[in-house]
Amino acid sequence: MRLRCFEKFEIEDCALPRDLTGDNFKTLGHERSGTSPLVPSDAQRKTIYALSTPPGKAGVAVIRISGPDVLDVWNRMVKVTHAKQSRNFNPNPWRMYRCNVLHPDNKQVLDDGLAVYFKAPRSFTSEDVMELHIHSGQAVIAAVLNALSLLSQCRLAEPGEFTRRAFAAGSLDLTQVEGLKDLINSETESQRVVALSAMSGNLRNWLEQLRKDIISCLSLVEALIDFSEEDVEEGVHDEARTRARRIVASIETQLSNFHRGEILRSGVKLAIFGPPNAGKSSLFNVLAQREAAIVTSIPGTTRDVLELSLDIGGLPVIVADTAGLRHTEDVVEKIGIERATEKITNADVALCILPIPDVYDGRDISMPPELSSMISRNDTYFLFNKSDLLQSSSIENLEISVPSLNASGVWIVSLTTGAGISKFLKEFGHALQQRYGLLKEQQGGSEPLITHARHRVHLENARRFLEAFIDEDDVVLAAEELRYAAQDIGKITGRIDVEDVLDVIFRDFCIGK
Ligand SMILES: Nc1nc2c(ncn2[C@@H]2O[C@H](COP(=O)(O)OP(=O)(O)OP(=O)(O)O)[C@@H](O)[C@H]2O)c(=O)[nH]1
Ligand SMILES: [Mg+2]
Repeated sequence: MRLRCFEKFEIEDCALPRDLTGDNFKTLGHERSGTSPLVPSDAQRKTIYALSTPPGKAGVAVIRISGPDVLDVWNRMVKVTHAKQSRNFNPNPWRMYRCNVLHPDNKQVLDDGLAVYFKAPRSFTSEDVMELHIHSGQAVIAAVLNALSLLSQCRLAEPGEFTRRAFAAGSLDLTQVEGLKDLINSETESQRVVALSAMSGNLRNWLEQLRKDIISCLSLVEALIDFSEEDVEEGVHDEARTRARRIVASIETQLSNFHRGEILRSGVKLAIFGPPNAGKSSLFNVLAQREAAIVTSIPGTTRDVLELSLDIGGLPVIVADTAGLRHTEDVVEKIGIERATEKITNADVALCILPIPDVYDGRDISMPPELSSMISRNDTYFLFNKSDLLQSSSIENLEISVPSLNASGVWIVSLTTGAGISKFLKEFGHALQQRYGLLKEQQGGSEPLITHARHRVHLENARRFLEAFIDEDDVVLAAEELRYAAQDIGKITGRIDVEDVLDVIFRDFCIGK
């Protein structure tokens, strides 16, 4: 009961309650060294600390400390080498100091390292921040973290709390927070490039402009509401509608770019398909660089869909191996083919593997009928396999016939001998890079990219409200639609009403970020 009461109590604002002073508090068993016998609650300890690098043996570990008591922490734990230790050393901000890191109470040297002070608001969190660069060894890290825990004004940071403070201070918006999280989690070149673009504020700037444009439309309509029609210039409502149409067009361009940002971030879904025995699983294994799928000479070997994530040309690609498509009465194979069909239909890109001896008679290519409905001109690439079973003169003829397929890309390979594989991998990677504009992004493309489903949902809502505004003749109702549209844009950046999504976004951060 006492403890609960204490948690609510703010040291700065109130006088001490009598029963919480000195000895009384010790009876609660929360003894702690430091200047005060009181143990502040977590809410009172505004200065947070955490290890910001992965724990383990390495050259350097960085411990980050942020909050109003950073200079206090500095003076109790940092002894700058070659500087006269005065009681209050004032570090120059943004400058690295060689130092001894000390135990705050007994002044024992815990490590020899570096310290830097970032003065508010020019720091990651916009608060005073300091970093201790110490040796990354388990005992060193433990000693310094333990020392920090003894300081009554400090507490261990929650996961993502440094970033959350940066967001609360307004130095990052939600799209930048998501970009930062994606950057830390990025595994491929495309993920890095897209995350960096979001983090640098490309999407935020575009959304802010969109919101300003909606508000300027709203101000026109408000003028119509506030003043009578006669006092406002003619055609104001039409002007607002014209501007709203321009905003809708801009949102539509962004929404219709084949989910480019989302795909660059989360992966291209690639389905390998074709008739049985074409070499689909053999290709899957080549891509996986291991025996991930069973390969036999029996047609219909693969039944279920197999998937793996790969880096192809810097893009994250989720590759699916599927059952061969053919007419069958076998119940199990039929289910496999249904699953394959679903996978191919939902894929971003499909790679059709054709066994040359079965589909090419030396003059014409004949496509198995089961495949025709799965082939789309834009999304399908072709791989003719088993070139080793063909005379070289026939291969040349096949190369001549290939353009008749009118496909996005066609290659001739032998998965058994390896002929043509490296050319295929290089060119296919390049084709995907071009398709999803990775090359443009790498060259510093500043086009905003929506990278999360959350962005798409709010943009679609905003578009709907704007369209409703355009169709609405009653100015009071029309203004309301514009307000909703602006609100949805604000929800993407976190300007308004997003408490419910904050926890979801910050939850996946590690401690120390
Ligand atoms: N000669 C030759 N045989 C190949 C080549 N690629 C694959 N094969 C053989 O073709 C047979 C079928 O290969 P898979 O990779 O299992 O074919 P699949 O398309 O996955 O077949 P299903 O799972 O039955 O649909 C195996 O015996 C492979 O060794 C090639 O380039 N040349
Ligand atoms: Mg197979």
